[in-house]
Amino acid sequence: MSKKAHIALTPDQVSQRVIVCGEPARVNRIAALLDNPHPLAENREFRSMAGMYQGQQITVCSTGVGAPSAIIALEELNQCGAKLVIRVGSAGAIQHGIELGDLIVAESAVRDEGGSLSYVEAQYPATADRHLTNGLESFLVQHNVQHHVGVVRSHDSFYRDDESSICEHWHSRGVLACDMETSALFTVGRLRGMQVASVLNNVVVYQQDIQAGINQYVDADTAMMDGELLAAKAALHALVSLRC
Ligand SMILES: O=P(O)(O)O[C@H]1O[C@H](CO)[C@@H](O)[C@H]1O
Ligand SMILES: O=c1cc[nH]c(=O)[nH]1
Repeated sequence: MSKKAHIALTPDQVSQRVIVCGEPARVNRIAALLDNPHPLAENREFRSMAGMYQGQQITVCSTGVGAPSAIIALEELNQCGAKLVIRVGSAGAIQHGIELGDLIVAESAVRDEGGSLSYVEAQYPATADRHLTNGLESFLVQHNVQHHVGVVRSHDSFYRDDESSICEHWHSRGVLACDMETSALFTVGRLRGMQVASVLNNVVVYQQDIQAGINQYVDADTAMMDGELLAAKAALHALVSLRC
C-alpha cells in the first residue's frame, strides 16, 4: 500500500476516528491521553500518532497553519478511510468575556479563507456535524468546563493592515473567535461526506495584542494548556460516543 504524498500514511494506519490540530507538538500531547500511543509518520507539517481510547482506535494528525495544508491533510485522511474528524485547535477571541483557556465549540464558521473557496462558492455554509458537536458539549457541561458555543471565523492572515477593523466587523456580528482552519475543514469535510467538528482553545483575549497572547501560549504553565487538555479530552469523548 503506497503512502499518501503529504501525511505519509497508508490506509491501514488511519482509523475512522481522527483528531487534527495545527501544531505538530500538540499531536504528542493529545496522544499522551491514549492507551499505547505510538508515532506513525512525520513529513513537512504533518506529524501523526495513534493509540486507543476506551477501546476505539484513534489517529492524531497535525495540519500546519492555514486552510491549504489542513485541506490536504483532510483529503488524504479521507482517502485513508477517516470518517469522524475533530479539530482541537487554538483561536483568538473577538468577544469580551472569553478568557484565556476558555473553549469555543464551533457550530459554524465564516469562510474568510481561500482554501474552501477553491472548492465551492461562498454561499455554501461551513457547518459542524451536530452529533460530534453534541458530544463535545455534553463532555464540557458534564465536567463544568468554561465554554462558548457559536460561530467562528477562519481566515488566512492576522497580520493584515486592516486586521483590527476586520475583527471589529465580525465582532459586531456576534462571531466568537478567529482561527485559520475550521471553515475549510467543515466545508471540504461535508463535501466529502465526512463528519467534522471543531473545539478551539482561546489563546488571545479580545483587543489584547495577538503576539502577546501567542507568546503566552508557549508557556506550559498557563491556563491555556489546561484548555488544550480539556479540548482534547472533549474530542476523544465525542469521537468514541458515535458509531461510524
Ligand atoms: O493552534 P492551531 O491549531 O494551529 O490553530 C491556530 O494557530 C495558528 C496560528 O497561530 C493557526 O493554525 C490557527 O488556526
Ligand atoms: O488570534 C488568533 C489566535 C490564534 N489563531 C488565530 O487564527 N487567530
